[in-house]
Amino acid sequence: MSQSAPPKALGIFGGTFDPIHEGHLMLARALRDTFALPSVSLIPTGLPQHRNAPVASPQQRLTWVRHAVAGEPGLQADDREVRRQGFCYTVDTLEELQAEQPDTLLVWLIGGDSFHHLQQWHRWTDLLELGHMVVAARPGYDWSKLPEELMRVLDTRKVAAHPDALHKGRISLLPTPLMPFSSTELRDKLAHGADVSGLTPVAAEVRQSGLYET
Ligand SMILES: Nc1ncnc2c1ncn2[C@@H]1O[C@H](COP(=O)(O)OP(=O)(O)OP(=O)(O)O)[C@@H](O)[C@H]1O
Ligand SMILES: O=C(O)c1ccc[n+]([C@@H]2O[C@H](COP(=O)([O-])O)[C@@H](O)[C@H]2O)c1
Repeated sequence: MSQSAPPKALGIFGGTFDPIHEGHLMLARALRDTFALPSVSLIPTGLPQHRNAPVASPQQRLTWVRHAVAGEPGLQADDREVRRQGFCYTVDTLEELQAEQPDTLLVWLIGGDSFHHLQQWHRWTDLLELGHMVVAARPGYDWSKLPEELMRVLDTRKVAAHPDALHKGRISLLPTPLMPFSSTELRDKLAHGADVSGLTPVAAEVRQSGLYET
């Protein structure tokens, strides 16, 4: 972390984390290091409106995230969405965080596949104004398929992935190698009794839970 950061900036990485995998951790570290962020909060979603109910409970997914980031400098788990009643929307989370920390710039990360569907997100245009958005490329995701409006959003808001470029309303692409990990693949492997060590930092706990066995 050699670059200097603006006085106050907080990294945010929301996900279902059903379960958390090595790709999530690599992304969180890359967000921290690329933008010289003192801390990055991983926020497991409670009840997602946009997808089927996760297999593991919110509390279980939070526990795994906590264990996965233990000992990782600057990475922490945030339980606010797990505690929330009703559906979890990112716009609510960012507004809540901004109200708690008015002087902090929120630097929030999503994968390219999530970005592709941004127009379906709750109050998505407001969301763009709430912080600096960072988008990570993902294996299998083809940028040329991005909806036209989102292409325009990217064109008009895109800045370098650098601490000095951090600014509300801007977007950067995270300069990381493609990371071939997904929770879907993990769940499939666990269902078939395959070895998942190396794919998730909490392999033993996840296997012991028996939650993904069929
Ligand atoms: N390997 C990856 N590369 C880039 N982005 C990723 C990767 N894995 C997850 N993400 C992003 O991280 C966020 C949280 O992802 P999530 O917890 O849903 O994991 P997932 O692997 O996509 O899970 P699932 O397979 O169950 O959909 C999303 O914005 C997603 O796009
Ligand atoms: O706010 C929304 O409408 C919204 C719609 C889709 C996804 N999200 C958030 O995006 C993050 C990644 O979602 P997922 O399904 O890929 O784990 C997670 O924090 C979700 O709560 C948020």
